[in-house]
This record gives sequence, C-alpha cells and structure tokens, in this order.
Amino acid sequence: MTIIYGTIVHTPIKGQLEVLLNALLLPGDTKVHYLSDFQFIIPGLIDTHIHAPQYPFTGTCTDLPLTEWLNKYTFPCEGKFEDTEWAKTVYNALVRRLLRNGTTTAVYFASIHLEATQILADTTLALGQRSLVGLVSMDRNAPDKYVDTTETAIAKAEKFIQYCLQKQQPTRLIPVITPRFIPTCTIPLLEQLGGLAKKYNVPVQSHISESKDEVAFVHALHPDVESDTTLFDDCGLLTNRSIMAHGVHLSDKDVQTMAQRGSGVAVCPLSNAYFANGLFSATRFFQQHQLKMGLGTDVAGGYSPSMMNSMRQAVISSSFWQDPALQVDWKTALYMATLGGADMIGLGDVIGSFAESKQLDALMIDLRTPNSPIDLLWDESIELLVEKFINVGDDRCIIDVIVGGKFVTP
Ligand SMILES: Nc1nc2[nH]cnc2c(=O)[nH]1
Repeated sequence: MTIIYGTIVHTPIKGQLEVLLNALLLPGDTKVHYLSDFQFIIPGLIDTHIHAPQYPFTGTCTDLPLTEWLNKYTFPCEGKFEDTEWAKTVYNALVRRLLRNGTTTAVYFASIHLEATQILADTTLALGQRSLVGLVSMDRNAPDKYVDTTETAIAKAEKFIQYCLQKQQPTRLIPVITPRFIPTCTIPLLEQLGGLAKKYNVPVQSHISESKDEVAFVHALHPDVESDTTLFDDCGLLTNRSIMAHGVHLSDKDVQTMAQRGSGVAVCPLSNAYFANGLFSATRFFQQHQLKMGLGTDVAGGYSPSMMNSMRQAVISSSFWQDPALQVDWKTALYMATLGGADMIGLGDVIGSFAESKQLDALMIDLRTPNSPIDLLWDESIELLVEKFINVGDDRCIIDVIVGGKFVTP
C-alpha cells in the first residue's frame, strides 16, 4: 500500500482495502469494494461554503453584480423556504447530489427560516452527511418579506443553535452563527451574534470583502470603519472558529488580523470569477500569514455543486498570476478540499486525512468504472491517476462514499 501526502491510499493488490476498511468500519458494515489497478481512495471532500436554498437556480442567473444578483434572484428564491414542503424537496435533492459528488462534509448557509433550517440539519443527519449549518441572520437591506428584526433574528439564531446542540452529534451536526454579510446586519445584530458565538462556543460564518460593490456598500454604511475585518473583529465575530467566504479584497493587514485570530477563508474560485472582480491570493496568504483556508462551491453564485469543479477552478484561476510561485497546483487544491478545509472548520483532528485516530470519511474511486469519462490511462503511477481523476473525472468515478466508517453512497 502506498500513502502519499498522508491523504491518498492506493492499493493495487486486491483485498488490501478490505483489510483497511474492516479495521476501521463499524460492526455491521460488510459492503466492501475490492481495488484493482485503477482504484484508490481519497479523503471525503469538504465544501466550506454553500448556500443550500440557492440550489434551485444553480447554473442560471449569474449575469449581474453581487448586490443586484441578491435582490433580483437570491432573496426571492430564499424567501420561498417559508414553505417547509419545498424545503424538504430541495434539501433532500441537494444533500444527495453533494454526496454523489463526494462532498462528505458541507458548511451550509440556509435561509432566515427556523423550520426550513431545521429540515436541512435533519436531512444531512438522515442521509449521513457531516454538516455545519447556519440559520441566516439579517435585519436590514433585504425585502420586507425576507428580513427579521434584530430581536427575531437573535431569537431564531439561538433557537437553532439549541436545536442542533440537543442532538448531541458534535462532529456530525454543528450549528454556525451566520450574519449574512455586513450590509444586511445592523451593528447591534452583529454584536449580539458575537455574544451568541461566545456563549455557545460555536463557529461563525459570513462573507468578507467579496466584491467591489460589496466593499463600497459597507463603506457607504460605515464610513469610519476601516474594513469588513475590523468590524467583524470589533463585534466578536473573528474567532478561531470563523469561516469567512471569498476575501478577494482583504488587505494584508486584514489577513494578518484574521490569521492572528485563527479565522480562515473559504475560497470559492468559481463564484469569484463572476462577482469578485479579482483573484484570491491563496498561496501568498498561506505562505506569508499561514492563513487557514478551505475550498467552497458557493452554490449558486458558483454554478457547480461539485468540489471537483472547485479544485479545477482553483488551479485554472490561479494560473492568471504571472508568478508561478503564486499558482495553485492540483495537490494544493486537493489539500484545500480535504485537510485544509477540515483544519479551517475545526475538524482537523476528526477528518480530512487518513489517520488511525480520525474517523473514516472516504471516497472510493474507480477510473475504469462503466461509463467512466476516462477512456485511456497514460501511466499507472498513483500521482497521475489522482491528477487525472481531479482534472477529468466525475461522479461516475466515485463508486462509494463513506462517512464515519459507514457507506452513505446515495
Ligand atoms: N456569493 C454570495 N455572496 C453574498 N453576500 C451576501 N450574500 C451572498 C450570497 O448569497 N452569495
């Protein structure tokens, strides 16, 4: 058996995977695939930023700048999740699709609705996906039908945290404090959410310095505030459990502050291409500040619910940096989609790589599965097999999905 980078297991000898899995599986799990020369396992993929109620319009509506896109498409679509039957239909389809694509852990933004957000949490538990779920908080700059008062936003955020905590699944279902972004939250709301994050010791997520229109909006609302980072920090929302999406317009000083607090960035290369007016300097911020980072799909600002696409886009978009030292290669992209993401979301001791002390979240890959998009293999070295899978494979090559040692293949 060969182990590369501590994350990829390739065993060309039939039966070895069975030994490996049987050592880690819970009693009762008997379904095991043998590995042949073109099969290997990698850790489950972690989507660190996805908007569950935006799934219905994925693949459309990316023709407007961020703030116009929110008003025209996003808020009306999210508003429909008052209807709990609709929430069940959409969330069931989404969680199955993500598992099919190899996403064993997802960090979700839901909507402002308590019941629908509880349905999302229940759906992930029922289908076996690990999740961090946030009820979205906003008390201004959103349509009258889709906004809370400060009081109702806080009451719902707290109720949702308690709902998740009483399930007592600390590595399976984690509630997340979720101020949507600074323009839709008053300072009292941000401060009280910071208080809840501290009271319950739960993670925080939001959008930070995403696009030029967002940065301008924040400046118009808070002319005396230096940046999103300063304001989040002042409100107690930059902690060692904060997952901030995008960050394309963070300054070096902002990144330094985030790194000092132990906060991380969910890098979403596909949606950044549409909204962000720039590129995230992943390699530079990692090298200079050891900033924590994961990858996200940002459905529906990103058109694909597949982390394989996010990995590809991370590589492709970084090639626009002239300096090769700033580019992201496929190994770095895979790291960000697995162990990097796990560290950022506070589950680095639990998932993200294969280690005896960790739980087994894994994808079993077969490049020669029927209907595989891969016809020819040039070389059989494990590095080339994995690179090929990341660049041209798709969900047909993922023959099994394992979370916590149990098969959850949809
Ligand atoms: N990409 C993205 N950015 C946001 N900023 C505030 N809300 C959103 C959202 O739904 N998607």
